[in-house]
Amino acid sequence: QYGYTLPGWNKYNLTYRIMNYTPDMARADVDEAIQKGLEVWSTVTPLTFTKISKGIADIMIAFRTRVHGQCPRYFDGPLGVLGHAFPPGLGLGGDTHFDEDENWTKDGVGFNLFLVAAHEFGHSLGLSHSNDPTALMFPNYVSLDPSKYPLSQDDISGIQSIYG
Ligand SMILES: O=C1CC=C(NS(=O)(=O)c2ccc(-c3ccccc3)cc2)CC1=O
Ligand SMILES: [Ca+2]
Ligand SMILES: [Zn+2]
Repeated sequence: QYGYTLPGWNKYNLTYRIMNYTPDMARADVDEAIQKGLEVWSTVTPLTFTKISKGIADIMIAFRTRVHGQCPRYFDGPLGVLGHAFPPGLGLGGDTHFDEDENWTKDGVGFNLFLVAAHEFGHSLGLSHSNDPTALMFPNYVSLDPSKYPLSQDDISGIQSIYG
């Protein structure tokens, strides 16, 4: 269940922009992992996501390390925290950062970017952590089979309580 759901976006059509790419993966694989990570949520809500390549998007996505830019949260080198995302809102709201010190992959080795992205985008849309161990919003990384549908009923009821 959810402690409390943050207020969601006040619009359904959101934009996203990938600011930089990890050298661990092919660009096309990063684009696909991000797009699929967003699709996980758009399939169960009226939300739509449009990729833009310049200007300010609602969800600005970047690979960063340690202390980075104006971000109030830092990364910790390899392992530990893999990414962070900010709840809906202006400016930093919705933005998602991935720790570049991790080994990002599209398969089971290292950390699966699609799975971590889907989890972080849950935060970008207003979800907090779930204590359901089968939930995508569970606080600990579980290497789910990325081909299997990663959302649990808990995730679906959580997101639909915001964007029903
Ligand atoms: O707000 C926070 C604070 C700490 C986090 N830890 S993490 O980056 O190591 C992380 C943990 C679990 C996941 C995850 C959980 C379930 C399925 C897939 C990924 C993703 C990232 C993740 C996060 O979103
Ligand atoms: Ca880390
Ligand atoms: Zn950050």
